[in-house]
Amino acid sequence: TQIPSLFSLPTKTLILAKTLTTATSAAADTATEPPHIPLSFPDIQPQTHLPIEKLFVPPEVNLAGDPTLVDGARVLKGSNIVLGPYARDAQVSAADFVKSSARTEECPADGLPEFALVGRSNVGKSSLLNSLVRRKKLALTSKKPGKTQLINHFRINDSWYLVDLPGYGYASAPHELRNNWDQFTKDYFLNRQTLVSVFLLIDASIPAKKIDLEYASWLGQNQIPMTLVFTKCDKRKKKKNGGKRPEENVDDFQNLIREFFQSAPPWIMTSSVTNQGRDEILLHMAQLRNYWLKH
Ligand SMILES: Nc1nc2c(ncn2[C@@H]2O[C@H](COP(=O)(O)OP(=O)(O)OP(=O)(O)O)[C@@H](O)[C@H]2O)c(=O)[nH]1
Ligand SMILES: [Mg+2]
Repeated sequence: TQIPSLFSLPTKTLILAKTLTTATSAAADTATEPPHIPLSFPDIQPQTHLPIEKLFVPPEVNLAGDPTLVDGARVLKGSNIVLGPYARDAQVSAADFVKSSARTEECPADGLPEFALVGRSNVGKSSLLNSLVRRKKLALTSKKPGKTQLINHFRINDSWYLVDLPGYGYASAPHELRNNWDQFTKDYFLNRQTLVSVFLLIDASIPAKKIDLEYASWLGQNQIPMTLVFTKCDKRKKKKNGGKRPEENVDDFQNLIREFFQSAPPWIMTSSVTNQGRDEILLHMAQLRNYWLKH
């Protein structure tokens, strides 16, 4: 089921991939955007600056001796993620809030695969969820940290879940509340059987924070599959934020977490303001999900 080499069949491959990723049904939610917006063809761009050991290679993709790697033709834009044969049905046509749970045992029990959005308070978890499903207010957002307090399940296309979690590292939260956060989300990560991957959100407009490094390290140590999602990539560098561009902060973070991981975790740059990375995340989720369903 390998996607044919882009070298030998450039046009056919592009058409094939486009068919696979384009929705056939109308979008159920038209509150913010008109229906029938297909996923644009994934922006695959040359990433020759990323050596093979820094790429995230999904299962059943063998890059050894693959001529497409020479010009890096199958890496999703703004990421290190190689596009594999399972990247289909990525389009969101329906998104519904299902329930809020205070404990893992209360979460939906229908066995559908899910992805959890986690990260510091205010990093943009709920905003990213809204961007992915093209709704402005499905998940509630706020300028004030601490908006999301429970495990919130959103069902996508009646076949998988996006899970919005409360943020960690909310400085003004009482100590008790912080411990509580740790307990209940860590229990969720360790015991939720249907969790395909955690999406750890990191603010790319500021330098790396210790608490984010600790979190990435904890997930790595517990072998919980993780994707790093860099948020707020639309924000310009500011002196008070260390004066670095989002790309530089992204690079720094990779270097800081290298020792926690045997192989490079997948990472992707996003913005909920410009919707940068939206289609790419959906393709990444699709290939993780479709592989998970088959195994
Ligand atoms: N410039 C910019 N601002 C963003 C982006 N994503 C989120 N924000 C802003 O950051 C603030 C927090 O966003 P939320 O989505 O509520 O953050 P959260 O991670 O869900 O926060 P908690 O629920 O409190 O943990 C809001 O003011 C958003 O408008 C982004 O990509 N770019
Ligand atoms: Mg939130």
